[in-house]
Amino acid sequence: MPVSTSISRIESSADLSPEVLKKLNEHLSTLEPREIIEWAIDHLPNLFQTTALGLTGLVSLDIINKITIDRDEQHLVPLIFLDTLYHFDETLDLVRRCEETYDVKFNIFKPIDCANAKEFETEHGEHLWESDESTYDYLVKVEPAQRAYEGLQVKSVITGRRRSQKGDRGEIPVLEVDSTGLIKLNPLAFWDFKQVWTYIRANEVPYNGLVDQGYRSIGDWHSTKKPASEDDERSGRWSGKEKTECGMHQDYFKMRAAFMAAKKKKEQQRQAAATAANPAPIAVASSS
Ligand SMILES: Nc1ncnc2c1ncn2[C@@H]1O[C@H](COP(=O)(O)OS(=O)(=O)O)[C@@H](OP(=O)(O)O)[C@H]1O
Repeated sequence: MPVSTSISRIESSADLSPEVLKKLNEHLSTLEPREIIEWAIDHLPNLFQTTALGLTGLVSLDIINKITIDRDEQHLVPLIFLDTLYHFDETLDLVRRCEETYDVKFNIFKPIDCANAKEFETEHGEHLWESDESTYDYLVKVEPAQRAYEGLQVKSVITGRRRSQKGDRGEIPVLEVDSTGLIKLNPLAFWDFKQVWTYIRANEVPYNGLVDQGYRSIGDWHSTKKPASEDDERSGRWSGKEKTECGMHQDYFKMRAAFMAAKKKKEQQRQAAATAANPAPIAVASSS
């Protein structure tokens, strides 16, 4: 019997023991993205889609829209977009176009207490992505994502990661559970770029105008270039650096611990500098 029929509904990641997860992945990896997403809609708890409207996420969004229409429902999977405050204008324009095309409203989360880049820079300094990239990642992606998941009570999330994007993603399964217990579904895990692009064109899916200029994977404007080669679509992200991930798909607790340690160190340096600039007066013993 396929595992899909032996599991009625998953209540939380506690239902997904390593054995169950393994069997489910064996089954899910034989399915097409639409079948995987339909399975997820029917089986996973509190399912959302988190997307930067990369080409992969757009395929999932379009598939969800088609399932929604076929089932005569309201858009079946609510959306999360993390506005880092450093997106290209074309990306923000795509958010608006997708809202119109699919009659949906994104749940948008920004870095805490910052409405725009100016406020972010007043609070955290200029060019933080250069001076302290992991603090930057934590502030613009990791913390807002966690705030979104907690605030919206997200238990499962669809992501746009694929194996053919290489790096840490070379072996990602369709279904996984992260260190916080969040269930992650990667419905296009087994598709390559050509399959994604063919779907986008064939289904007239709206996409980021920068793709027509040669961009492939699109993140913040300050760290996104066109890829160096056609067969490494994410090579334009943080090019020249070792980094290949923004942190939101890495271990949350480790990211938070590193952020807290960096914050403490900065505070100690600030205090030491203040003391050096303003030494305490030396007490002089009185002779009377
Ligand atoms: N800003 C933002 N908001 C919401 N969700 C986001 C965001 N950035 C990344 N993601 C999620 O991660 C998927 C992979 O994104 P990328 O390949 O761009 O890499 S990275 O996460 O930025 O390192 C990405 O896939 P897509 O849906 O194709 O965009 C999302 O599932």
